[in-house]
Amino acid sequence: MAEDMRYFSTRGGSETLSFEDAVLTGLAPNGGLYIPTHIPSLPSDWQTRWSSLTFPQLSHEILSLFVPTSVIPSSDLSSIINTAYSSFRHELTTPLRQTGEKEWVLELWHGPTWAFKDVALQFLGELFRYFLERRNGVLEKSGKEEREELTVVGATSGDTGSAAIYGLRSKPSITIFILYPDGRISPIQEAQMATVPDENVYCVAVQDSDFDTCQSIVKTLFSDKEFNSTHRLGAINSINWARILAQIVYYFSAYFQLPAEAREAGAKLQFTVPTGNFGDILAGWYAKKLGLPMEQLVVATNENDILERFFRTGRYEAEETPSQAQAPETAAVNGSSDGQQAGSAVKATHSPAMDILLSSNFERLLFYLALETGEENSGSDVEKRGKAQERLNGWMGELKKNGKVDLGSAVRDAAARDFWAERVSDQETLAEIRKYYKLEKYGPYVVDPHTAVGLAAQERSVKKSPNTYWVTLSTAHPAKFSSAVELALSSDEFPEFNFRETVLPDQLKELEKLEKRVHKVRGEEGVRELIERVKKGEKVVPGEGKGSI
Ligand SMILES: Cc1ncc(COP(=O)(O)O)c(C=O)c1O
Ligand SMILES: N[C@@H](CCOP(=O)(O)O)C(=O)O
Repeated sequence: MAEDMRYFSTRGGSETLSFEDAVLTGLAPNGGLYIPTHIPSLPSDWQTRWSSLTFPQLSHEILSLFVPTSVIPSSDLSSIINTAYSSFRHELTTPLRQTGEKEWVLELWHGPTWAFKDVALQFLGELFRYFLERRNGVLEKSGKEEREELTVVGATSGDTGSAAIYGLRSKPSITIFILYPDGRISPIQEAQMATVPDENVYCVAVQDSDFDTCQSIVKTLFSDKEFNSTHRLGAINSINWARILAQIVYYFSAYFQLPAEAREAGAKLQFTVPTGNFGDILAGWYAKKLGLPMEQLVVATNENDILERFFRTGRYEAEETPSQAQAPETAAVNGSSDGQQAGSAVKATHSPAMDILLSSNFERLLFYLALETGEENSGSDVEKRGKAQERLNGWMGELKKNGKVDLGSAVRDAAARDFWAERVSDQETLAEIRKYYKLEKYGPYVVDPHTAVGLAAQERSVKKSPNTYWVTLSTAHPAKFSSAVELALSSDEFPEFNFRETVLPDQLKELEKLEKRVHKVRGEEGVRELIERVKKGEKVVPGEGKGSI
């Protein structure tokens, strides 16, 4: 069924790529994101046939809908998946935990770095290894000297970075550079990345930046044809289609773990997703389009609320964040070739991994909205696609020029059929952490601030849509965000609460003892120079580099 599946760029061009090329290319040369040529159909008996599969087996079924066997033979795909999930601590990989009569939390953080990113990045790491080994094997057999190498460059607000590093450390033919905004990720997140001693790993703290700046530097480097082809860049962010694909699986896994009454309620099921770069929730949207019964997906944002404002107004604009005026730590982001960042200003919140305004994957949804709401929607599929790409290009151009784009009510209404959005303040986030700690029947339960944003949004949504079954995605373990959790729970109200004793796993305590290696650089130039020096074979000592401090 997947044999004819190819991938094309949201921003145009009639060219389509194989799954392998889409994964290895990451971001399309025209700045677009790769999406599948069609949404496949589920087998007619999926609800019975898949119901008792393990997570890796389920993953194999779903991924096979998108990955032709001519690209990865079925048994190879199984080995990739099995290796990827062998490092998870829970036998269900992503278990559901009940938190109310009709409410559950989907715990996505049982992988090596204690965040949901492991689900996709353990898989992507194995995928890179598989493709490179195969390509280099062919080169070797044909007696050629050269070898293919990948220079992975990624941006993180804390979680993607460590998950990518754990997925790629010591993998042959791969060097990995992870950019993060200095001082704006949690100490544990930084320690998880910077204590990894493998020689192919470079942690890059970008001075005076925010996540949007780091993401924009990554996209600029990918769009620089010469730099990209010289270094053969690879993407680990959710701009890479494989990230989204791997995340679709846990929506199905959650569905099969629900009691029969909730599954039978079918469309009365809702997923709430703490949202930043829009990757996690977009995977849920693909699950819905594939046919997983659900009503809507709830976009839960923190005070960086560009998405919530879009779902209210139809306008997509970074500049008018109301919180911007009060934010002491906002950082102006200068425009670069990507175009999504003009005028961005990101507020530092208690859920820092979601301190993002310009969400990469929103572009993927916008393509489908352009397709659905286009005025002149006649012609072949390829012609319709071309018109949607053109429309999307217009929107992205306007965003680049003005820092905002009014997508209009037709687009907003089409989006609102599948999503609604809630903005959750820092105060509400802390209150939610306290509330779940005090849960009687299903608690106590210590949740991380990102999960708390999701739960607060879910609570409001329950009022709007009663008689619904709710699953909120729990995206990180609370140990990764000590400052918010301690702020919420270290009080006279909870004298027994002790973060170190009750929340912090031994594995994370160990990090304190290890040496950290961080390269501090300033701006895009600093990043370029570091990559160039390393790739030339120079031994760059942490802390060194142009613009380094
Ligand atoms: C803990 C946590 N929760 C939620 C998110 C938001 O997910 P997404 O960027 O896929 O919307 C992130 C970062 O992406 C995260 O690290
Ligand atoms: N919250 C993320 C931001 C990067 O998002 P990605 O899903 O596109 O990799 C992080 O923790 O780094």
